[in-house]
Amino acid sequence: MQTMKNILTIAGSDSSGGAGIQADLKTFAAHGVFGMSVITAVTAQNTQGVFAVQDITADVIAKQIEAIFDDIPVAAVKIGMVSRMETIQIIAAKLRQYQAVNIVLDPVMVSTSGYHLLNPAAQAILAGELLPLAAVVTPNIPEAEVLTGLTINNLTDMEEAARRIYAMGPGNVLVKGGHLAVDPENSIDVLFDGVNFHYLSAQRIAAKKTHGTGCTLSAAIAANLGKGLNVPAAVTQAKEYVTVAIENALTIGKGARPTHHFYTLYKQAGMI
Ligand SMILES: Nc1ncnc2c1ncn2[C@@H]1O[C@H](COP(=O)(O)OP(=O)(O)OP(=O)(O)O)[C@@H](O)[C@H]1O
Ligand SMILES: Cc1ncc(COP(=O)(O)O)c(N)n1
Repeated sequence: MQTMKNILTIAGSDSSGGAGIQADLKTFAAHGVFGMSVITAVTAQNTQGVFAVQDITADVIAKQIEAIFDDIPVAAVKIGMVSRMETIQIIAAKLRQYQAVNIVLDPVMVSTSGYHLLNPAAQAILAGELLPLAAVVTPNIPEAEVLTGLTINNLTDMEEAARRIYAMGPGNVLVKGGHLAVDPENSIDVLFDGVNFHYLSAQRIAAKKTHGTGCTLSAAIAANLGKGLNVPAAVTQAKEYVTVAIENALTIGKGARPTHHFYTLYKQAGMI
């Protein structure tokens, strides 16, 4: 019997379950991997906004990471909301100490609802400390603009941003095009491995605003890498997964719709 892979998310809690730790653990479950979590911050959040954030102390973040790595083999790590400088520094130090592999960094900065989930003063620390550890980094357009100082309006700009972010040390860069309607028909992401560009295109879903798409995508990439897929395959399959999750986004509140993590599984089981 094949053993299950253990995948860790280091991220913030979203009380409404659409993004952050909750989205990541649902994504892991849908991929048949064993999900584990290190909580960096607790947010009071729903489909309409973020109303409060309590950062977890660096010491308790370190203890959570130690508790996992001292006991359990970790096949991949997804990093999401990291809040502030102390949080970033302790995560980077601990991941280096344990020589963590298959790290997927979603450089979360501002929520869909417009709340700063990363202190802007910590943006440079995130780039300096976490980017070099990442096998894959997954900035959206505004995040790629912050990391590079570029203004991104088209695919050529996305490629240039990917090149510049690659030079900061990650193994691969995936610039996500959800925020850029270069092609109104398609949502195109650009993957750069340092040599070649791969273009991942999916039909653009013209639905009500969604949230948790970036969290879901990066968690799916981590799950796929942990299961042994190479980066292009892990990213391609994750893109297919998130597209179905967006197509079937749920209306649970008055604001942005969370992605449906289990649509294919529920369909196959005849539950929907
Ligand atoms: N309307 C859409 N239709 C199809 N795919 C989309 C759409 N919006 C986003 N995507 C895809 O979802 C994934 C996440 O991209 P996006 O640019 O939205 O990231 P993000 O801003 O980090 O997400 P979020 O902030 O919602 O967590 C990408 O693969 C992107 O192409
Ligand atoms: C805890 C947490 N992590 C990440 C996001 C980003 O997701 P989105 O941009 O879809 O709001 C979020 N809203 N909350």
